[in-house]
Amino acid sequence: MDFNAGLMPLEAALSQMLSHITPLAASESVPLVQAFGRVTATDVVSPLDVPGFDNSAMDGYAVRLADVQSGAPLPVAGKAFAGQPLQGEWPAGTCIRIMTGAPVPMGCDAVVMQEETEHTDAGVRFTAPVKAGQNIRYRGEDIATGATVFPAGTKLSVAELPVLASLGIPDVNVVRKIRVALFSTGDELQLPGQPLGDGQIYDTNRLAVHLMLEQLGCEVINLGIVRDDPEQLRQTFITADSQADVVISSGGVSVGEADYTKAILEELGEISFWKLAIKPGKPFAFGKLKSSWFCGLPGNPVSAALTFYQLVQPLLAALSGSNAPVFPTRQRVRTTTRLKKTPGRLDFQRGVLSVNAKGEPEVTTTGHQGSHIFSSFSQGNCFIVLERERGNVDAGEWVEVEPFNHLLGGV
Ligand SMILES: Nc1nc2c(c(=O)[nH]1)N[C@H]1C(S)=C(S)[C@@H](COP(=O)(O)OP(=O)(O)OC[C@H]3O[C@@H](n4cnc5c(N)ncnc54)[C@H](O)[C@@H]3O)O[C@H]1N2
Ligand code: MOO
Ligand SMILES: [Mg+2]
Repeated sequence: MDFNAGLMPLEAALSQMLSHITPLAASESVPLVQAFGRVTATDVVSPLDVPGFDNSAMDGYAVRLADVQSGAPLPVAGKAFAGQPLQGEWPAGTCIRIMTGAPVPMGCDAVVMQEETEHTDAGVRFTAPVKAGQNIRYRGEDIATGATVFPAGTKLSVAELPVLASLGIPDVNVVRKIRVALFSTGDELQLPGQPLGDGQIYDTNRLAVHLMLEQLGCEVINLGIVRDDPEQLRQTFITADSQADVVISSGGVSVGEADYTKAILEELGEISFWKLAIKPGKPFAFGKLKSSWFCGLPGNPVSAALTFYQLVQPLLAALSGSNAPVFPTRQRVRTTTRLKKTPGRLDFQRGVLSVNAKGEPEVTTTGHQGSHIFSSFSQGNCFIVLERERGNVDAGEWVEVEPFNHLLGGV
């Protein structure tokens, strides 16, 4: 019997999920320093030209081309500093001592860097040919007044926020933070710091998901550990639904006798899809509660983190309205080691991507790929993505790899 026959491919699950999602409508204006990682809710339009005035790119001398072309040394008629423009007249047949960032004086055609000049009794002599416009940074050449600097949907990082500062913009309108309620389920779960009872294990998933949510700039409502008790689970889902835009649970989503998550989700809401053709992470439930979206992550820690990463992360990006790519570009490299693979599901194995002595990229497995081996994330730096129908892979074969993004410590 083929247990994998009815499983939904990842791409189909993702597109079904994203087809439901529209970005959160609410936005707020926040100071730039608090806008890191947030997404613009509206286009940002420039109130200024940048640069705001023609200015010098070098320490040197501002000249008129006609004066330089005579070849005669030019006396210095004045000085211009950044923040202190030239005062007074600039007579024909003279030059102006100018510093980097100073406004160029009216009529200036070029700035000559001081290394290309000599001082003579008659004034400054120019030792290299002078071209029109050299070393002048022109008003508006970076950004013009009224231009769209960043469209709505731009994720704001160190690449964007200083641009807004350079435009004198103190606050930016961003999509409000996504509220995500989170809990783990399982009678076996214990908090780190507490002694373990018979058959108990420590709760790994809640911290993994909490940290990834924080990195994504979400407001996290951490509801703790919920026992494998249908009534407690029902109440927790109802509370979570009333507080959050997205509800994330881990565990109890498979077919065991203490796996109540799916049944309760069906009772309180509507499941859009359940079993996926990916490994790990087959039992993953997505759907709608009364007012929030829910994602039921599988209990196995690698499966929980992987499904969060591959499915919930794009969902949250779509809700935030972000138009930034979520995952680094995949690349094809050779595997140095044999990879065990059963046909039927798309595998996300963990590997170490490196460059060999010949300068070629290659990947090596992190070893045991069980869905309980969470340390494979810290040992690896990429997913080795193996096609659904592929079987075992021999050393030397080509495989596709996807470097971890920042959520898993990637660069
Ligand atoms: N008969 C079948 N059994 C299972 C199937 C299946 O298709 N048929 N799928 C397997 C796969 S694949 C996965 S993944 C798991 C998913 O199980 P659940 O989502 O129901 O999760 P649990 O049963 O509650 O736990 C599974 C496993 O993970 C440990 N766990 C749970 N929560 C945490 C946590 N917060 N931190 C650390 N570890 C956790 C739990 O102790 C179990 O060992 O089902 C398979 N079974
Ligand atoms: O999908 Mo399960 O997540 O293989 O362990
Ligand atoms: Mg189970």
